[in-house]
Amino acid sequence: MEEVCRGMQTYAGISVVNALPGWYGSSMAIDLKVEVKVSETEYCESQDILIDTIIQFFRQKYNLPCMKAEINSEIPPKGGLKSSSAVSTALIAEIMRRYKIKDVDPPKLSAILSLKAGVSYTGAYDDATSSYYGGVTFTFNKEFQLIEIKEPPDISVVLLPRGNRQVKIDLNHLKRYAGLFQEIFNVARKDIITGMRLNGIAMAEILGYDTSPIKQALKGGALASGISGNGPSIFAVTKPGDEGKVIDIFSNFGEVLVTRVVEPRSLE
Ligand SMILES: Nc1ncnc2c1ncn2[C@@H]1O[C@H](COP(=O)(O)OP(=O)(O)O)[C@@H](O)[C@H]1O
Ligand SMILES: O=C(O)C1=C[C@@H](OP(=O)(O)O)[C@@H](O)[C@H](O)C1
Repeated sequence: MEEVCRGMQTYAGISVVNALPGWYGSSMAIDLKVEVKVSETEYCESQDILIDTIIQFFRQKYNLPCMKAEINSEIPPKGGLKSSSAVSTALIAEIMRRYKIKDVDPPKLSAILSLKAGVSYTGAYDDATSSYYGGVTFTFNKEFQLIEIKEPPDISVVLLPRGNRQVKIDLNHLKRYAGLFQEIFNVARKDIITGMRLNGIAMAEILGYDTSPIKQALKGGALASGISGNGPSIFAVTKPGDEGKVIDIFSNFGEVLVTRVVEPRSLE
């Protein structure tokens, strides 16, 4: 039988705690995937700023040829569902696999190169670790420190997936809330759902998004609901089997997607 060669796969995520205000972040992997394959090319064509930055790093450090990345992504870009971290960790891991490179930490390099490419504010190490390892990760992005990876709660995830963020992110304004979000981070380490509920509502209000889908989902029985990342995607989580009411509510606002959380993977 012909062997199917799958590229490296990583995951989307929803925010437990946004790291922009206080550097401490937490993200929960969900079952929307990115798969990246890499092939050698004769000429180095420019693709996307993030892809180019990653390929350039490996070419310079390991003296590799020109490469082209084929990206299959189920995640809307620029939507708060961690597309950039999923793409960058998958591409880094795929290049490492192809060229048998061992001395790189994919989420950490993703954070460093996302900053260099200008697609991230803190490096999004929280998102990179959940994309790559699965589970619920807790990080201190300022020092690329992985504090903890937790098992996700037994929940279903209902999404209003939206891409192409239009709101302007004012980092200095967000930093005024550092103390609040560091406190939410402490809550989330003990109780993930309460943390994501507080973060999701607070981020929606601070960034000026319409909070009606969130409020209605919470009234309709969602355990938590809010803006993921910097938006505009909106999530709600429910007990498995309780999704129906929230799906009906979210359907009034756009196309709805239901997905699962992802367990941490063992990387031997
Ligand atoms: N399918 C894709 N193909 C190539 N690059 C992608 C893809 N999806 C996301 N990206 C990269 O990620 C960036 C979006 O990052 P960001 O605005 O942080 O979005 P998100 O909130 O989804 O992580 C894009 O500008 C692009 O560099
Ligand atoms: O750029 C960054 O450093 C981050 C962006 C946000 O995610 P999105 O890019 O998914 O909005 C945020 O939730 C994350 O904690 C850190």
